[in-house]
Amino acid sequence: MTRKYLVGGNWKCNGSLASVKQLCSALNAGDKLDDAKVEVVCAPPAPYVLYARNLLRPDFMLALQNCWVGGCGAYTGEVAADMVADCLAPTPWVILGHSERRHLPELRESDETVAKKTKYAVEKGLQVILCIGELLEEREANRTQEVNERQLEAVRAVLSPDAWDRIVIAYEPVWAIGTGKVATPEQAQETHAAVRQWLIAKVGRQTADNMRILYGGSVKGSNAAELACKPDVDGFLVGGASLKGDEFLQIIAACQNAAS
Ligand SMILES: O=C[C@H](O)COP(=O)(O)O
Repeated sequence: MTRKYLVGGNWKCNGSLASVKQLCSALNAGDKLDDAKVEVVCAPPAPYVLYARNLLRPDFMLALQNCWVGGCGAYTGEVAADMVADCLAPTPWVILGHSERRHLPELRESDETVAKKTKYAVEKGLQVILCIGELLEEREANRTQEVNERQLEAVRAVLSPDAWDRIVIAYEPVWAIGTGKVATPEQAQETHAAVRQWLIAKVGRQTADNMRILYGGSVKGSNAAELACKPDVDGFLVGGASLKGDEFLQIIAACQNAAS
C-alpha cells in the first residue's frame, strides 16, 4: 500500500505579521514539492491564516488549529468549520483534538467534544488531522493503546465509516511534545501499527490501508528520516521545528526521500 506522506506544521499560538512573512518566504524558497510523494499543510494562528494563504506558494496547503462543534451563530470567539471551508477552499484542513486542547486546564476538550467537532468539520468538507496520544503516566502504566482507542472510539461512535477518508490521524505522545524527548522509531512504529489494527477491526481494511498516521512530538530535521522510513509512519505533525523554515524543509525532504 502506498500512502502519500503528509507533513503538518502546527505553528500553535506563535507569530506576528513580520515573522509569518519571514517564514513564508523561507518556505517558498524551498524546492517545489514532489506532489506524488508528499503533501504539506501549515496551520498558522487563525488571524494569520489568510495572510499566509496570500504569501505561501500554492503547493502548501493551510489549516486552522481548531474549530467549533457546529455552524455559525452566537458563539463568541469561535470559528465555524463553514468559515474554514469558505476561506481555505479548495483544500480546507483543520487540526482537531490536539493534546494541548484536550489537557490544558483552561480548555479541557473531552473525547466527545473532539468527536462532535470532527463529525461537523467532515460534513462541511474539511480534511481533519485528528490528534490522539497518551500522557507520560499513561505510557508508564502501559495504557497507550487503551487511551488511543478510547479517543478514536469516541469519533467512531459518531462518524459514518465512509467519512474516515477525510481523516488523517496524528499520534502525538504528550510526553514527547515540545520536550525534546522524541519517541524512538520503534515506539512510533509499534503504536502506529496498533492504531492501524484498530482501524482494520473497527472501520474497515480499506480505510485502514489508506489512512495516513502521522507522528508528532519533537520531530526535527535531524530525526525525521529514521522515523519516516518506518512502514506505518506516514508523515509528521510538527510544532516547534515548523517555525524554522530550513528545519521544516528538511523534514519535508526526509519524507520525500523516504518515498523514493
Ligand atoms: O502539533 C505538534 C505537536 O504538538 C508537536 O510539537 P513539537 O514538535 O514542538 O514537539
